[in-house]
Amino acid sequence: LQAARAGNAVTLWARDPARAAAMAEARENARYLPGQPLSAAIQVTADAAAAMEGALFALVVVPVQHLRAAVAALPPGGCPLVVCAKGVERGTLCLPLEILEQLRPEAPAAVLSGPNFAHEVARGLPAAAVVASGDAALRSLAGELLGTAGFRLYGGDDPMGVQVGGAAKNVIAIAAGAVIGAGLGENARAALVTRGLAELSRLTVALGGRAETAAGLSGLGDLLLTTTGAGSRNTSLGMELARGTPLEAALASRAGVAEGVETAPALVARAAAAGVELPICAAVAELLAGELSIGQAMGRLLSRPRRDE
Ligand SMILES: NC(=O)C1=CN([C@@H]2O[C@H](COP(=O)(O)OP(=O)(O)OC[C@H]3O[C@@H](n4cnc5c(N)ncnc54)[C@H](O)[C@@H]3O)[C@@H](O)[C@H]2O)C=CC1
Ligand SMILES: O=C(CO)COP(=O)(O)O
Repeated sequence: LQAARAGNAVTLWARDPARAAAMAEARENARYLPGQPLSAAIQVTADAAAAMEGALFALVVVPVQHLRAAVAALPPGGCPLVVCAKGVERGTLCLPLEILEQLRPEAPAAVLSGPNFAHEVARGLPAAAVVASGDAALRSLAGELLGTAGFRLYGGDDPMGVQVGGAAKNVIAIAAGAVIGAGLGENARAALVTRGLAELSRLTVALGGRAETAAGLSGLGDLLLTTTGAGSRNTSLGMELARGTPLEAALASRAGVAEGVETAPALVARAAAAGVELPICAAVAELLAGELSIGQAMGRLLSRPRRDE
């Protein structure tokens, strides 16, 4: 919707032909963005090759655990990819651009991220994001074609920092939701989010990103939105868990993905491989695995040895 608003002819690819036909007919993505009409500039197809034909780039917006399959289904060659997914792939511990690099090493790629609830961007409410790539031409093209006055798109040359921010904030959001859901108060949430940001920054630097990126839109910005916004799926999942809903039931009752669930253990493992400890994210991973209660997690975080901030 934003790409069309910015004046582009857009083709939306959906892998399921029946859903693609239904969206083309109803001019609406009734399952994920109900009530938001698709503008006339948007065509819908289930044919990936047709969608990519002549495209300047493609936005890849599927959950990280399905990113490999989705990219593998694209025709070979083709246009540059701009990935919007936020997380770490389980098993391989890959970040999104690392998956793309494995599957399409020849294609330029970028990551687009920031504090952007989809339903607000769809409505054209003001927002800002960053598009980061080692390929200066691609990030400038993406900025030019997707940015509008109401969607302020910054360029960035630290795609690693941007990806770590997007992955870590979802895990920290589950913790923040759990703190609120358990009635531990807003002081506790602020402390947890701040220490979560310290984890996000440490991992960013350890993986070759920059600390300033962690303090930017894709790090602190998205952490702020996700941990305080009532609309966050990760935060609301944390709240449900704290109120006693079992993980399976909480996941079954929602339509969209909560990336932090699969990302938590993968992020912690990726950090451990880089020699970085992430106590909050590790507690979330154990909570999700049923190995720790919220009370135990808080007890453990609060009893860590005292040290300088
Ligand atoms: N929804 C939001 O507000 C935002 C989401 N994101 C990120 O974008 C990514 C996707 O999120 P959502 O769209 O919200 O998830 P969602 O769970 O609401 O929708 C996922 C979409 O991916 C499709 N999909 C799943 N597997 C696929 C495959 N193998 N091939 C093709 N399509 C496939 C599904 O059919 C569905 O349309 C996540 O990493 C999320 O963190 C980023 C910013 C904002
Ligand atoms: O990434 C997002 C906002 O920037 C969406 O957050 P949730 O997936 O937690 O809803």
